[in-house]
Amino acid sequence: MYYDYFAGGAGDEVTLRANEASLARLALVPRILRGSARRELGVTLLGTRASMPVLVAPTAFHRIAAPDGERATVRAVAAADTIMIVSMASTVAVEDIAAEAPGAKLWFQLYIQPDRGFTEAIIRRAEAAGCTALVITVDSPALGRRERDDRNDFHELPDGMRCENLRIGDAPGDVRQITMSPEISWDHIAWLREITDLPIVLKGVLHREDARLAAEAGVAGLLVSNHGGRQLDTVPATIDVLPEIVDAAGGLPVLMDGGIRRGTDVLKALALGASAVALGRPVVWGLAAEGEQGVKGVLERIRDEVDHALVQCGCASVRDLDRSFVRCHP
Ligand SMILES: Cc1cc2nc3c(=O)[nH]c(=O)nc-3n(C[C@H](O)[C@H](O)[C@H](O)COP(=O)(O)O)c2cc1C
Ligand SMILES: CC(C)CC(=O)C(=O)O
Repeated sequence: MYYDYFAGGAGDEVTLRANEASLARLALVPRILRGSARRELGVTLLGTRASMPVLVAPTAFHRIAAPDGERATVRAVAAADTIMIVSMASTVAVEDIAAEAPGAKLWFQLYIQPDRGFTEAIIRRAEAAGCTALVITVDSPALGRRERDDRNDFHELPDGMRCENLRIGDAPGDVRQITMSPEISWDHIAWLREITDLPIVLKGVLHREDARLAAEAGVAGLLVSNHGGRQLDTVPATIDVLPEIVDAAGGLPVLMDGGIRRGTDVLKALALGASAVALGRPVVWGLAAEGEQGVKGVLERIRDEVDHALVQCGCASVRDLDRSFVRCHP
């Protein structure tokens, strides 16, 4: 049941498969004889420095994967010196995640709730815990139809686990408290900009017109995402829409997630204009297999792969990549 929750997608899982398949269809075209002994992998995103262009995507319920849950994840992410986007649906409170690894670089993912007071209270907790950006998930006006979860009847957390960030006032921290609301609109983004100084990233942008509107709305960045194929099935693979979103985003930093498994995938996304990418399931698998060490292993392996792929492409920096490094082969 838990494996299916982590692994699964919506509907026939067409989009889930497409994310990896579309990356695999792209070829990298390396350059030669560009003599450089060292590589620079670091990037600065919305004022936060990360030691590599690979972030940890927000994924819910880490205590289902490993006893320490998000505490183990954050220790590994801090050791790797990259950014953890904490899920609003984490099973360890954002304050406790921050306290576990002082100096960890945290962003906070939010599903805007119809109750603005409740939403604001969650944001205040994230701010006070030291999160430096808000990642607003905008691809969920309704929860995706996940047939594996329906078959398994997985709709609540095991005993003893809660959505700790939702325990505000007398709210119990129950999964069912999270409302995926079709009423959320650009007005809510304008409201968020009034109530917080944190930079806002919109997560789940797939349509180029929305990238243009987002730039107009004054957000700080975009995350091209189809929620790992878990929301609307048959939407495009993220790598396939990335270039047009970058073109429409008016210079905003554009991040991407979905199907990134190897250093070569990271290079393809960067070459097509992403400032960085994020990993969802690979982090969960590392956590489930070996806790903190497992997440460290995933992050260090992909760092090494990015470095190696850069060498092989004749690049001294992630900034040296451009669209000429990628070809589509059918
Ligand atoms: C088990 C699981 C839980 C997730 N939980 C959240 C979440 O709480 N909030 C959110 O915005 N996205 C969530 N996502 C989506 C991820 O942030 C990300 O978009 C996706 O996993 C990236 O694709 P990948 O798994 O192929 O790397 C979740 C994904 C998975 C697999
Ligand atoms: C349903 C949420 C609590 C988590 C989520 O976004 C996901 O499972 O994809």
